[in-house]
Amino acid sequence: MTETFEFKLIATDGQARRGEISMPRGSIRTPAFMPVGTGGTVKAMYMDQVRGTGADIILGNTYHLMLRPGAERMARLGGLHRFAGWNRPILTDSGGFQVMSLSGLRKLTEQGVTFQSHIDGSRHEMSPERSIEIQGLLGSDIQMQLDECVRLPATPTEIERAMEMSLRWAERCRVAFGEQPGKAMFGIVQGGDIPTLRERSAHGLKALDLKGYAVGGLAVGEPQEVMLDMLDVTCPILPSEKPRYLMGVGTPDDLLKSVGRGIDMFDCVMPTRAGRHGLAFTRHGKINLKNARHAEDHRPLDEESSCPAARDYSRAYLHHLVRSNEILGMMLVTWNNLSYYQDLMSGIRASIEAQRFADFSAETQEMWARGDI
Ligand SMILES: CC1(C)O[C@@H]2[C@@H](CO[C@@]3(CNc4nc5cc6c(=O)[nH]c(N)nc6cc5[nH]4)OC(C)(C)O[C@@H]23)O1
Repeated sequence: MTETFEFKLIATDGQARRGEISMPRGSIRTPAFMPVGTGGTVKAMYMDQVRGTGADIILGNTYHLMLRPGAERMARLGGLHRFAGWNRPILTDSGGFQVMSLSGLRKLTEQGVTFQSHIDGSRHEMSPERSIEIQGLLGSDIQMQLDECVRLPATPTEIERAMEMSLRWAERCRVAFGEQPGKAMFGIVQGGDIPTLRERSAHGLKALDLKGYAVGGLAVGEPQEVMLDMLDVTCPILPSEKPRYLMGVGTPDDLLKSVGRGIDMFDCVMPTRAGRHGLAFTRHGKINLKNARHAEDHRPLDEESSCPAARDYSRAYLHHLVRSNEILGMMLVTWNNLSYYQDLMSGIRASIEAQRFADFSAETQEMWARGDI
């Protein structure tokens, strides 16, 4: 742990990078997967369980927490870490993306975004400066700039307008954030599926000399190859000595292929959301526990796993819980999924250090394909 925010590259293997972010609240082994804790909770998990799966950092959402319980109230309560019982780093998204995907009656201008709460219809304004202020009130360790992510498909003109405004907002966020040695503010690369706009966004953000760079505007329904193509364009421009965070991604296959293109950090609701719907991620691929074929299967999900949810319960029991819509079903499958995601990241990190990431990636994909489940 350090009093400052430091990223060190430990090893590289092709474009894949093994690194470590040191912050006052703890260090983050990269490539890292950040469990999503949108409203101050990683759904269906205790925070010490989340840590037990191997997570070094979790994600929170400005949009949700500013609406409920409120940013100033959170500050009065001592901040999100104390509120939620997670004392390690927290990254918070800035809210713009959630406004566009969740709220009603939105108005977006150069000044910022005005919107209606999806909870009670109350009206709110959020400027780049207010987003950074809210993230500060929450006590966030890694704060994201306010940006505009256009929904694809969109016209090049629309994508260019949003990308250029996001660049201007990045500068305003950098000024508002100021100098906070133990914390970081990341810029977000936009530009949709247009390489030249992605390049301009990446160069523009690089010129701001930020502590880290996110790739946004992806995982919004585009084909995987489009997402990967945009990484091939963007990552080589971003400074190699700063962390790169791909927002909202993804499946285990997305993670492997994005690490292979130079991404260091990920977040996705996939493991937790799928867990609540009885979809288990394992070394052998995905298992839909609702399927009747599991009804008398004595086997656990993975007897070699260190996670009790994967090792100590039969598929028959998990099938029963999921079919009966029992709360314990959501808890156990979520626990299994987050544990598998962290085991995958741990395997990725070790393979980069051993200079065998390509083999690990191929072996892992073969295991998924073989199924044998
Ligand atoms: C993959 C999966 C399972 O994740 C689900 C659902 C649909 O995609 C997700 C995840 N994708 C995603 N792309 C993002 C892009 C940005 C961005 O450009 N800027 C900022 N500030 N934050 C972002 C957050 C992002 N999350 O986005 C919502 C709509 C939050 O639900 C998530 O499919």
